[in-house]
Amino acid sequence: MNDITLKTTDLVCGYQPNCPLFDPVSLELRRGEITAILGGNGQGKTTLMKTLLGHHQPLQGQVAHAGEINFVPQRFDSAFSYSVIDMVLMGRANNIGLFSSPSHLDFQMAHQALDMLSIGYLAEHEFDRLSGGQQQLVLIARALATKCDVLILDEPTTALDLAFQSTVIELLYSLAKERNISVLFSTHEPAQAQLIADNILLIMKDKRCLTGNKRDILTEQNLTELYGVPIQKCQIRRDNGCYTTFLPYFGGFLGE
Ligand SMILES: Nc1ncnc2c1ncn2[C@@H]1O[C@H](COP(=O)(O)OP(=O)(O)OP(=O)(O)O)[C@@H](O)[C@H]1O
Repeated sequence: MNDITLKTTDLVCGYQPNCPLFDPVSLELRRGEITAILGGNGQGKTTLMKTLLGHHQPLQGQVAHAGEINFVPQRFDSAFSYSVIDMVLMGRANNIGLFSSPSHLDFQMAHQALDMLSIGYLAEHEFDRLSGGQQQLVLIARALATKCDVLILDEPTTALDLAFQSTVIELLYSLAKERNISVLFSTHEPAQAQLIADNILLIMKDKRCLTGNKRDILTEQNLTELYGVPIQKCQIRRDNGCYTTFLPYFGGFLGE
């Protein structure tokens, strides 16, 4: 069975023909799998996502996809003011139809999505007046309320407190494993990638793209090189098991 939902072949992205942001990258997203993109600020993660979505032309190479792609941006700026429930219903626009009003089922799915993120109480609030973290959760709820084959999220947890980071990471995992969709997300937190990703793309400072499974790519050596900060792999013991995570060391300036 061909379970590939999105594939890039020698894809190069950028804004000027002779200034590629990174070396050619070939990726395959499969149903039920999670891919995490890590790279320093300005290395081209968002540009890559925009190129996958067809919002930006590649400098070189191809993107092919089978099925619907849904995107959760870092931020959403609108000229108009919408209620939170309308924002989530907008995600269901394809299901609703051009001249129809949202059905009872549309409202039900939109409210369910808000409840999954524990923000049902914000339904009638104005989106513009929410905090950055609340807005980020609404954008994720909008994606949850919409059917898709590939879900792409640009740093979905940047504005979130630790409890909501945990909720969102768990949700991404269940979306991939239970709804069998491909999830691609960018993050500056190697621990998140370690916890839920199957595959990794690292965009290195010298523009090399390292791709492959988590075990091979998410290593102390690669991450330390990527961030220029010592990163240590650690085991955390919990009652029901032992978890692997990565911790950065910021204390170099204090001396040993
Ligand atoms: N519309 C644009 N026109 C020209 N250059 C752009 C444009 N948008 C982004 N860039 C540049 O492209 C580079 C990559 O930006 P991008 O937003 O893709 O990086 P990123 O890896 O997502 O960064 P961050 O982690 O900081 O969000 C940056 O140097 C940025 O200044």
